Amino acid sequence: MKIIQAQIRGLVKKYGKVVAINGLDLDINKGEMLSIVGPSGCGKSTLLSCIAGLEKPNDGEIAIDDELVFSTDRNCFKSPDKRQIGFVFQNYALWPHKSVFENVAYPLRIRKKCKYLIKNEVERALSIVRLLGKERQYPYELSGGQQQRVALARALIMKPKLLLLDEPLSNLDAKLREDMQYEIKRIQKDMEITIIHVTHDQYEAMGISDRIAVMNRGKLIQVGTPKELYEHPKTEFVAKFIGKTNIIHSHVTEENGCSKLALFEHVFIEDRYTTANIGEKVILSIRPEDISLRKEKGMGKGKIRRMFYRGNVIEYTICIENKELKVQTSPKEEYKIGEEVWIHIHQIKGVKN
Ligand SMILES: Nc1ncnc2c1ncn2[C@@H]1O[C@H](COP(=O)(O)OP(=O)(O)OP(=O)(O)O)[C@@H](O)[C@H]1O
Repeated sequence: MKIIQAQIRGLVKKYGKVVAINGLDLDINKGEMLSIVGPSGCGKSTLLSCIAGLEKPNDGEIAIDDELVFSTDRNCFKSPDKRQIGFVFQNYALWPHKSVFENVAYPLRIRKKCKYLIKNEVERALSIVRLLGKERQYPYELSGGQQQRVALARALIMKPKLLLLDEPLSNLDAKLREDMQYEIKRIQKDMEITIIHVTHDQYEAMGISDRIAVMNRGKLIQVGTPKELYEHPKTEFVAKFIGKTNIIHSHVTEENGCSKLALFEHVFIEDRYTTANIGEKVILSIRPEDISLRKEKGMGKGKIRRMFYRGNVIEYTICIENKELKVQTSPKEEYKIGEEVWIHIHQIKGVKN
């Protein structure tokens, strides 16, 4: 059974006339890694700041472990230090003049904990992030990934109920980023900690999240597992935002008593995908990997306009009836720019807006 760790209801945060969060409801499950994605300025960081207590919302309610930390109705606002929340932000903000030990120990020092407890807890936190032995080093002596792990250890030392990560990996190079994604996932599983993770990188979100929340203009558009969002996007926005796709505005027609979807003027496909009636308009999402190319007759004929060789796959842009279609194939099937090819569509998703 899922236990809810945090509950957000009707959250509104305004900065002057800018509505950064616009009536947002979200439940966060205990022990899950929830990633928040969305275009720049959609309110991701503001949402984290409101949960952490760094910003005071204008309306709504936030509860952590059934305890209200913010409520306009009940006039409640708990300061960040009363919320048992750890956070790690993009620019790790380690103290440059303090050693690794002192950086990690800092939250306990300001709470005047005894030195034996501090030593034990710092060792525990450093062992979780696999940095034991680096206690005496200074941030400038560490790699970007190691510095980020020190910041994680510092956030974990207070045994937070919730860990908030705001683009913690965006300063790291691609390889280090991937290593750190594994590390964060491992720590989350080992410690059974609940993490809310803001990222602009949808591939990162797909790789490490239990669920992803897609935001746009201060609102939550869809929440689901990476697979649910990829395979069953509820809106055109989600379909485009999570992975690459072809969005086709289509309608249902009839041929010999059978309902068909008109993909292009001369390309139709049996409608096994929507519940729409004849004549109704539908929006379809077709993933590039769900289209194949062939030389022999298929559903429709197009011409290769662009091609990107990516090693493991080839991405083509096909021009079909003056419209463009993105197709991804195995590198074994190579076509030349300008070549005529037949397309075959294997799978379509209907999108409701
Ligand atoms: N302190 C502030 N003062 C005024 N406006 C702000 C402030 N913080 C955020 N905003 C505005 O609120 C909106 C949401 O900003 P926020 O930083 O939460 O977006 P974001 O999704 O995290 O963006 P990004 O991905 O670019 O970091 C934006 O329009 C932003 O300009």
